Amino acid sequence: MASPLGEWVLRANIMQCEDAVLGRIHFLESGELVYLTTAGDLLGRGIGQWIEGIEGIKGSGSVAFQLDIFQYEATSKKHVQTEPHRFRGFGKLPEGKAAWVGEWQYLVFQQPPRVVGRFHACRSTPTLAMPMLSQKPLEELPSKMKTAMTSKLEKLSETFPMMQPSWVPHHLPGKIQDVHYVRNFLEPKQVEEFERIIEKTCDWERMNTRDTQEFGSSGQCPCGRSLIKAALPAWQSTMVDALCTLGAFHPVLFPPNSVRLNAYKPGQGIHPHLDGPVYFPRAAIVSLGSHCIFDLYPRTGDDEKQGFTWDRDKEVPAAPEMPPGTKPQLSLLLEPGSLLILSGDAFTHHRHGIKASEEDEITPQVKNAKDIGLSIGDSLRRGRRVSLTIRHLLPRCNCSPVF
Ligand SMILES: O=C(O)CCC(=O)C(=O)O
Ligand SMILES: [Fe+2]
Repeated sequence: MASPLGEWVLRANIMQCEDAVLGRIHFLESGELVYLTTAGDLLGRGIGQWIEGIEGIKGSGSVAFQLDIFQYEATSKKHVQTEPHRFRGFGKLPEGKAAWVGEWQYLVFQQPPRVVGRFHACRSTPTLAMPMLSQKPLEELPSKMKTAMTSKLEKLSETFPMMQPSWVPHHLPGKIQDVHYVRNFLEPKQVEEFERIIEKTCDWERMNTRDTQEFGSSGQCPCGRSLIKAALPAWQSTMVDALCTLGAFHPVLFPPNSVRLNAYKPGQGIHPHLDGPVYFPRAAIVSLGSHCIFDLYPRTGDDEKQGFTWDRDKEVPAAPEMPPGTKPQLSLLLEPGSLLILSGDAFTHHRHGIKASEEDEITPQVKNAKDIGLSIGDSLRRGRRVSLTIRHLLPRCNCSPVF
């Protein structure tokens, strides 16, 4: 019996784009699939499931697989895709060493699958020969088999993170998309424990606006385009793992590799900024110590001009000034032990910042004040606040093994 187990080289087109997907794909005995992009300047990976033809239905020897692929151009200065792309392949396994050719579908969230071309796969060799593109008519799978396999794959697929029901109550409705706030993400005891570890172990870089320390990377890799991965301290990786398990980050991405600690004295803050395309567009911010008011600003439309440079005066990533007098569009009171997640729109288009004040006043813009039992006009004195910003710093080359 032919079996897909083991490694193949896969290439698949999306409409006219011939090598939209090109890489090594591994069929595991567990029914899982792993894909690694090997196409020129593209970096990325994918995960998924595969199934064999269902017994008793015409069309045995068929295999169907589903892949969620996340990939981006290494040198691109634009934001990467915010969700992986989902594909499905259906095809009868070849005899011997012949190429495996089948139907290739693209699945847009909540839309019926669209056939966008074919996949071609051949057994992986040390020289990574590319599968030849065949123009021969495809041997279609019997429709009953395709329907049965489709419904089996659907049952196996997991919903994308943040769309799982457990996240819904934490979503903040409003004009700024993709903001989630979780009160008491950490228990007070855990907050204290983390504060204690930070006081004992942190080696802060003192800045005017705050103290800071970055974890997860060390020097530059040999080609100079990426940073070398460094292990996170155990207490941070526990937190990162918990966030991954809860679905705060998509499993197709490598686990978040960057943790930035910021410490603010009363009267300090962070200038409104965008974190920028050096990261995957998602940041999880865990707060310890004092509360603060965190502001999100209206889109300025010039976020494309945001690059990779650092503004030494403002001590944030460089960006054009906002029009004078721009007021926050949304403010949130961040409590100790809380988790804030900014993704998609909120991450890429809306600057965020914390005013340099010693006292915070509750204004009508503070969206979650009522949930916390505060009223408009109340004021709160700030103490020292420490935050952890957890993100994916994206590799920009293939020489550092950050994936
Ligand atoms: O301290 C915070 O809550 C925000 C930190 C931040 O925006 C950043 O590090 O980019
Ligand atoms: Fe930020």
